[in-house]
Amino acid sequence: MIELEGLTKRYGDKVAVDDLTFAVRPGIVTGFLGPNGAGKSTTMRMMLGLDRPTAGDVRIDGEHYDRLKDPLKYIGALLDAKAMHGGRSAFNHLLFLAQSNGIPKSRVSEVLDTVGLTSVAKKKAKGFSLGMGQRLGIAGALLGDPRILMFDEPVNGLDPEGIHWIRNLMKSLAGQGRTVFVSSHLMSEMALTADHLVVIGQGRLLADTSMADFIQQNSRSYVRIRTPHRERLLDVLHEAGVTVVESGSGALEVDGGEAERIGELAAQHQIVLHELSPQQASLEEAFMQLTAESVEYHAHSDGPSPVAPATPRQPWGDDWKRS
Ligand SMILES: Nc1ncnc2c1ncn2[C@@H]1O[C@H](COP(=O)(O)OP(=O)(O)OP(=O)(O)O)[C@@H](O)[C@H]1O
Repeated sequence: MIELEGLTKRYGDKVAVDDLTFAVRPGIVTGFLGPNGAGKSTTMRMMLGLDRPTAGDVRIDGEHYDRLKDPLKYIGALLDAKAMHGGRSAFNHLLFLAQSNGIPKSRVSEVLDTVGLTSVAKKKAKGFSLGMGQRLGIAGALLGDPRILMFDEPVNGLDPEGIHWIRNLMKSLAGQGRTVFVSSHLMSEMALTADHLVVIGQGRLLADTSMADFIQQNSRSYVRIRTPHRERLLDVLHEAGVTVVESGSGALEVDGGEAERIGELAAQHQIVLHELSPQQASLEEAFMQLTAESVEYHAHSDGPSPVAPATPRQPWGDDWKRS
């Protein structure tokens, strides 16, 4: 268990982490999300005693990190895959970590095997690809067989097989009852991996909730309809008090989960439907929705926006009148 209580970090006038209070629980994968500059890395660094909080507290299984004896046996972390001595072989890098944390030498070969680096164990880390470096960093995190694992952007540089591997690794570590805390920018990947989400924006806590609740609370669920009898269907739905909006692609959309009712209304009036499908926005859309206010670094593009509808939505509700 990792517990944060009012954790705050200021750099001069800049509040990088602002009064964060949450707990990362064992037995599940907790995803840590936030836009660029939200304060994720600073938070993780404070969890590991690498940065000192301006205020507040963070405890690892009830203790401050710097009071843990042989900390790698309590918490293993991958923060920066490049933070290693490039002149050392993978084996010697891990051996150094093991010896300085009271971990038996036999664990080195075990974790190299777990991450699939046995065949390059004697090669110098500076010749490693980004993906191999990530695997070596993960081996270092696993070395002390800790109850808590923390990964900052672990799938960076991994190929699809590697991404699949780390997803399964994190799930199996959580399945063994360990605490797994992972940050990622890849929302689709997070949606497949995490059970619980902690979302921050501009250093502040925006959400601390299950994945399912997060998507449900922050995204729109609606029914998409396509019909060759558009005007008739609009009349019928309007009569029934159903509010319809037009999507950019020519389909109609009705907020909420009214698919059965719409289908029955269409059937009663013998209106052919080509599509009647309940839709739920993805984690990515839910995340964009929640963090829209707190994005610090915006890209500016002259080209068309890939998320904005091609034409503005037109509402048809109680006040809608056909021309
Ligand atoms: N040593 C530092 N001195 C001054 N400002 C810092 C320092 N470290 C971080 N910051 C600032 O604190 C804020 C949070 O940074 P942090 O790296 O924790 O964000 P992040 O969520 O990890 O971002 P990213 O997703 O881009 O890695 C940023 O505005 C950053 O510029």
